[in-house]
Amino acid sequence: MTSSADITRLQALIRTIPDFPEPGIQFRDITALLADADGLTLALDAMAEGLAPGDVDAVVAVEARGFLLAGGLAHRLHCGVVPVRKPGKLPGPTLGVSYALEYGEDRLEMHQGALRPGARILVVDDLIATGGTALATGELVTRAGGHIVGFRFLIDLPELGGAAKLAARGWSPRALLSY
Ligand SMILES: O=P(O)(O)OC[C@H]1O[C@H](OP(=O)(O)OP(=O)(O)O)[C@H](O)[C@@H]1O
Ligand SMILES: Nc1ncnc2[nH]cnc12
Repeated sequence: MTSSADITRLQALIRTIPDFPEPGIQFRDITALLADADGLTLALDAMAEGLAPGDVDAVVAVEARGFLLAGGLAHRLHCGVVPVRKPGKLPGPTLGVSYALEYGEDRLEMHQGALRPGARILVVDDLIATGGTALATGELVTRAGGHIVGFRFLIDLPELGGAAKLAARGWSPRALLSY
């Protein structure tokens, strides 16, 4: 069970960089947490909490920072990882969805046939802000025939409303830290 001391340790490993990548954005940088063996283990254990091997058929991970957490989570849950990538990166035929970011616009793609019909999917990313990325990923998973078990994030920026949008779709988001 994650304690408030654990949360404080994780918070201490996250830097806030003002005005990156654009003026007005408070960028939550997780690189020091990723580089810290105990911090990374703590974060992954906490993100996997409430799930056990056998509960999930695949972790769907969002490029790029989601990839850094997905392997560790999938290892804990004894399942594989399916990547959701920026346009033009996947070599086979893809499904694609366009979406808005806190800064800018992007598109996400997943390989056609990457999910077995009815597969139980955990979606993983480092952070949810406006929810555009997560909603687009949920849409991809649904179009690919998957069933979303939940969304796990390290960080939620609740003022930007993304987690509320996921909850409104019935997609139960969970994050370790809020800013
Ligand atoms: O909730 P949203 O407003 O959609 O924002 C959250 C997304 O933004 C960041 O990714 P980014 O697109 O910056 O890409 P990166 O992981 O490649 O740095 C973050 O890792 C999430 O994927
Ligand atoms: N404020 C933020 N910090 C880090 N990553 C982000 N992705 C979207 N908004 C972000």
